[in-house]
Amino acid sequence: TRVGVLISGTGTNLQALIEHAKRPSSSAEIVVVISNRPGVQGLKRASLAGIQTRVVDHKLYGSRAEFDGTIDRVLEEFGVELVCLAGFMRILTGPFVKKWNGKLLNIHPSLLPSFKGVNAQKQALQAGVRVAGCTVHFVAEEVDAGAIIVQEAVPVLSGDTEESLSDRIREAEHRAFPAAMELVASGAVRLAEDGHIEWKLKS
Ligand SMILES: Nc1nc2ccc(CNc3ccc(C(=O)NCCCC(=O)O)cc3)cc2c(=O)[nH]1
Ligand SMILES: N[C@@H]1O[C@H](COP(=O)(O)O)[C@@H](O)[C@H]1O
Repeated sequence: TRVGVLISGTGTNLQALIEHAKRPSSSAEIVVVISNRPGVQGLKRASLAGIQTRVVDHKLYGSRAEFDGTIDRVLEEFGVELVCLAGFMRILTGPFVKKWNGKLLNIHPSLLPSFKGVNAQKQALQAGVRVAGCTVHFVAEEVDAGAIIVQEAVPVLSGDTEESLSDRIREAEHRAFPAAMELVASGAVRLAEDGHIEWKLKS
């Protein structure tokens, strides 16, 4: 399965996806990395891995529709079949999400549906939860509300700061995202018509 990865920054999740896709047993082949910001470390990671990169700078577009349309054209140019949002920080428009429905994955640093939106780790600390984690979900128009594919829990430890908790969650992300990408790329999991997750159970 030809995979496109959208990033906005560091790209540690991208790095985890790259390393997973390198395995001969993987069904995923990352064919392009698109960033909405120039010069970010994620672009260097892609180039080092021999993956083509494109920058689609949202500041250069008059509307979200035009920005998303350009992203879509790049994905089509590379024959992408599955899109992973890896630290991608722009909200995508309805038409784009509809077109890629069931082919668009996102990683969020909380156990959804708890703590949607930005600074999820901080929300968890402020809520005093003892278990936190990350979620990989299909992207729906409503932000952070799509069908859940994989989750991984991590403990919240006494003395945790937003940084120490984020680091622990990020290690879980680097396992959960490749696992979810593989499940969808291999056809083991798909998004059913009614919006629920469908597993192709081993016969
Ligand atoms: N329609 C749809 N699109 C998304 C785009 C990115 C992400 C990644 N997680 C994100 C979750 C939240 C945000 C956010 O609120 N950023 C501040 C506003 C930035 C902007 O103005 O664009 C960004 C990405 C998830 C979604 C999603 O669940 N649904
Ligand atoms: N989606 C969120 O974006 C952050 C940055 O990820 P990365 O750029 O290091 O992959 C991660 O915390 C992830 O949960």
